[in-house]
Amino acid sequence: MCGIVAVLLADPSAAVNQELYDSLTSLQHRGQDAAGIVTADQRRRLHLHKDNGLVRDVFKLQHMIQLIGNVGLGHVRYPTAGASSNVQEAQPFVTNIPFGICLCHNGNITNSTELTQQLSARYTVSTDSDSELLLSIYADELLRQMWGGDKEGQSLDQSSAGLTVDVIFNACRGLMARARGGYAALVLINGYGVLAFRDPWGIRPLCYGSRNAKQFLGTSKKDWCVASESVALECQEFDLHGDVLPGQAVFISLKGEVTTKMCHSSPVLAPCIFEYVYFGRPDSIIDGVSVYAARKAMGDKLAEKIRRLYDPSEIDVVVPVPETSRISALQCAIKLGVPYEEGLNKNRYIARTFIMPGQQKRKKNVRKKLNPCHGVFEDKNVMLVDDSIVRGTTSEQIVQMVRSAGAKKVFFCSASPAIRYANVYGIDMPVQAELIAFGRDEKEIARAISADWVVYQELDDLTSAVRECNPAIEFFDTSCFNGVYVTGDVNAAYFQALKDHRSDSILSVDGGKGDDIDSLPQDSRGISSHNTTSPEKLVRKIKELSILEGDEGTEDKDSNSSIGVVDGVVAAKTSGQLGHARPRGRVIGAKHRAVQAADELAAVDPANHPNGLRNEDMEKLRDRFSGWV
Ligand SMILES: O=P(O)(O)OC[C@H]1O[C@H](OP(=O)(O)OP(=O)(O)O)[C@H](O)[C@@H]1O
Ligand SMILES: NC(=O)CC[C@H](N)C(=O)O
Repeated sequence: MCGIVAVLLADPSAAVNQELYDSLTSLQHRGQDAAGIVTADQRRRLHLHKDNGLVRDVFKLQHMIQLIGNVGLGHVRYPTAGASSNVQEAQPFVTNIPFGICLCHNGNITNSTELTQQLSARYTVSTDSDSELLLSIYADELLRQMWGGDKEGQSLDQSSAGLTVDVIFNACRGLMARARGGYAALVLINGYGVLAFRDPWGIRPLCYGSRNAKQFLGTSKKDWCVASESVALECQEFDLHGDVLPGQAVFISLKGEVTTKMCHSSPVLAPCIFEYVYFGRPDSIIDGVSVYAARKAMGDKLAEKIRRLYDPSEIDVVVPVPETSRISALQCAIKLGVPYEEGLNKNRYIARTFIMPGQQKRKKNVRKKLNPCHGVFEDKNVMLVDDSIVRGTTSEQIVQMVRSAGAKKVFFCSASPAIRYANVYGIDMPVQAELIAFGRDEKEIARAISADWVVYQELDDLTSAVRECNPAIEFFDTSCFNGVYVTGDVNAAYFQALKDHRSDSILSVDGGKGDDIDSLPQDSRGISSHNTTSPEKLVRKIKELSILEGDEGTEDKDSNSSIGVVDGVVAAKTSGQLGHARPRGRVIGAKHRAVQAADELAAVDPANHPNGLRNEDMEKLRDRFSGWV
């Protein structure tokens, strides 16, 4: 789930960079892998900075001062296509022709293969990102409209070469006819304004609002903001006007004129219900639903189900699995009349684990993130409440942890139903078999996570909990719970392709050992994402070398031993990260280069460092590769 934001300031001399940065920090919970900002200045120059990492790591003073202009877009990424390590796939994407168009996107396109084929005949497709495709389609549609399409309508600019508001919307209509899946997107058309649109099912959220422009108080001039969640608006003191409707596009010109248009003939609102379960911040309002209120209602319904199945007097204490489950867990405890205790302490410096790339990394970080407060569990029957159980990474470890802390019995409840199906609309759960509830009933799941019993929310209860907060929502995307895909276009071949390209085993060719470097918080790695060498930058460089030199490589029959040389350092990691980003020949070519590079680093033998690399090793790495970054 990515976070997207656009800000347009009425004062042409005002700088938008800090507003975008601040908005992105309030959307950080939606994506931790990469961040980017693009701005446009009065000379129609575009300024872009994007990199892997959290917002605070990606943007340093030297980058911020380059981001000139009063209008811009921002993005935080949680990849569902391409590679988490590939900085080329960080967003926004930019194309110079026509006008200079920048795009950022939250969601996932389900007909990427077909679109890539269509586009690559006439355009360059440089990455595996579906968002790049979306940008190319929009540019393509705009060109079609201007060359051959309807030129009627309000002119935006005397010298605008046929660009009218109608052309902008017609291009969006064309895009919606071609792109399938879930998408909320922001497009900056340089010199003209920002277009915001949402797929015809409104699967991914998008809202907008305005505030009186500080420099023009007493006039009607307004600053505008469009973002994934209302919290990004509120923190910048924008008033929420509402959500972009499914299939609708909203165009805000640089003069602050707002035009909305429906770009699809049969839109139906079916927002992703997992936004309310996990992704959204509780202080956000999404499609008229307070995420906080929805989570409280989930707690009520969960308590009712527990009461139907078990005697609450057998539960001594209810403990949430922080962070997201807290609201539901507290309400559930109140409803059951059982004491609530914050028995698991969350290390606030460890980010969200579910949206981290790679199962090994997620696993390691759960233990670092949560630790029991012992007195809470000793000799107690404990009921743990989480918002969801996805791969079971968290629940499995937490049950053990709580038992070690002295619990007599451990019951585990989920405020959402069992997740048994893949998600294809922007949540990275591509493969059913990786889900702990796939092919298991409650008893088997309890056994798998070593709990005494497990209770899941009923799907009808979940939808009612959210609908109670906004009865106008008739439908939801509930695909990960019931396998019903609202866009109707996903089939067995699509799932097979996802499995082939995005399963954990494919994404972690290094078996997770190389994740040691990544799983450390940035600061303690002895490297930062700027100025010094990072594994990500090495990956990039090695990739570049292998591609520039056209080295397709040869099949490495002895790949295990080759990887073994560098296991846990850079090369295995490199080949792992390249594994899904490039065709196999290139991967192998890159792997050879990586192995060569690592051979030169013989001094850095991971076998001597079972607990990870030391600073001196990192220095060797840095010295060796200093010319590369
Ligand atoms: O079954 P799993 O695969 O472990 O996934 C589910 C867990 O992941 C999430 O936690 P996360 O740390 O991402 O976020 P949070 O701190 O906001 O709860 C979620 O809240 C569950 O605890
Ligand atoms: N989770 C998302 O919204 C991902 C956006 C896009 N599909 C990417 O992988 O970058």
